[in-house]
Amino acid sequence: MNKTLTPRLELLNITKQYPGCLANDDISMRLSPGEIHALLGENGAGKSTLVKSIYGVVSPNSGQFLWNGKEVEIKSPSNARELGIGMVFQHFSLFETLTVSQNIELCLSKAQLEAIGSLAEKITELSTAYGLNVDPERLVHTLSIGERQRVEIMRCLVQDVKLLILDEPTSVLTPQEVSGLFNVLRTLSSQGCCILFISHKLHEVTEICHSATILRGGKVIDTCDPRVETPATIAKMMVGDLAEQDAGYSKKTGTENLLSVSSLSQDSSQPFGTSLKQISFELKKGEILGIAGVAGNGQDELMAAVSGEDNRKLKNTLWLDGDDISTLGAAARRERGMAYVPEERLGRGAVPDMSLSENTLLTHKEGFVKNGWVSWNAVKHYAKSIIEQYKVKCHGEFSEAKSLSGGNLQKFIMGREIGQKPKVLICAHPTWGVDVGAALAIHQALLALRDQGAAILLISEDIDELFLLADRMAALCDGHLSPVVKTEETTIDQIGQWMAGTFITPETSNNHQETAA
Ligand SMILES: Nc1ncnc2c1ncn2[C@@H]1O[C@H](COP(=O)(O)OP(=O)(O)OP(=O)(O)O)[C@@H](O)[C@H]1O
Repeated sequence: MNKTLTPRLELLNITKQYPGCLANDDISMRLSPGEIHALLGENGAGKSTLVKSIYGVVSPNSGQFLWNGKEVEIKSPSNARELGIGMVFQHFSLFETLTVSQNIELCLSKAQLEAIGSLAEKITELSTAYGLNVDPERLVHTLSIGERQRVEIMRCLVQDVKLLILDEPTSVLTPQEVSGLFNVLRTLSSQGCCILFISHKLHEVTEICHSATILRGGKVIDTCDPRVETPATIAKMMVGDLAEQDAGYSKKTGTENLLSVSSLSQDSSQPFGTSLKQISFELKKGEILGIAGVAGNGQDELMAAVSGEDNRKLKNTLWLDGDDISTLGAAARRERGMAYVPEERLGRGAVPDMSLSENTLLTHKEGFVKNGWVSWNAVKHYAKSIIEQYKVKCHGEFSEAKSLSGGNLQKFIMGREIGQKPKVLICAHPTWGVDVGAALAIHQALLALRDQGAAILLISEDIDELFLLADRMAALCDGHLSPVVKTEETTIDQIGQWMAGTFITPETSNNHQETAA
């Protein structure tokens, strides 16, 4: 990285105003060739808006972009790609039924394809050069999440990327995959590619980034060299002093069984989903049971089966407080004291076009509906209290869910479900995309709920968070559940290996029949 070179991209006074929200306020920034630059800030600080402007998805109201010193207009993603800007989003946009090569071909122009010649050969060549291990002939639905991410990176590489933007790239990867990704990024950087990296995981920023820009309230409030900072000093720049630090919470031993799952086997209802295979575990009162795993290994199916959202009836499979709930629907299970936070916040955790108050009523009737009448004042009061307690950045309880930044909506949904004081809370990825300050608040709320006697099933891809919060742990791989062990008696390495399926034997992999009613 050479800071004296003409910047690869220079942002001058970029401003983006949404109705009622100044998301980017006069932002200026320089990105040099070979630099790995972190874009940091609390939820709603304006990071996604800024990178979407750079990639031509959002058009700023004012400001300039200089590409290699020359002013350019970036009107669309194809415009951005022509310049050499590539972006890997959190949610991949690959067609499952096509091969890797076909997916990559779709985003190339005729001229680019002609220049490349054999695309499959080019992919194999780049795969070897960067250690990506991407096979051009594989169908995408057979790939793990980590492999799909590498296909997205490959899609940028074949277009000769000069600036690669990654939005929270590590939240879906195993620890081993994270180190593989970092090796690829280091190689790209050594060849002069500039990388812009959004992350809330500050230890990763100090490990891999050369520079960082910190946003707050849409403005640049600080810059730093992460190599000479610590995660704690960067957190302080982002959100001010954290009164308490997230460190070593005490582990608890649960008491009686609240939720029992016995030999749960079910085919996925999705074409490329994962079938559940003989899953059994006990979730106890006063404990957090963590389930690790890379996304796509049966987490969605497990959550849907336990919550009742998957309405195919089961038989003798699920017990809540000693009662068989296998044939009950989702609403009946909620009435018995279960609450859920699904991974997908927009669409399943919240209805995008509804206000936060209306979204509250969707999952929470107790105290709000009397004799068939909704007490809207009570609903609004509850939604407002969640907004205040979790510092949800929005205009108020009337804001539509879709107008909130990802992390702010996550805080609202977590608050809404924890506030119901459930007997059993099942939550997927509770702090996904949430900033350090809000993650601390959510962790403490989960621990307080556990200490009041709730049983919490925590499904997450964030292994550090699982080690921090879970009292017992297991891993899910290809629909199989590993043994459940006390967190204090296992290691990140062992759980990482279970996430890759080392506990699956030929007998367990063949021995499963559906437990349908
Ligand atoms: N389409 C929209 N309409 C209105 N306001 C919006 C829209 N998109 C984003 N905002 C607002 O702009 C601000 C910045 O949002 P942005 O998504 O850029 O934040 P962020 O830093 O990426 O947050 P997070 O870490 O939670 O993803 C937020 O206050 C958000 O509510």
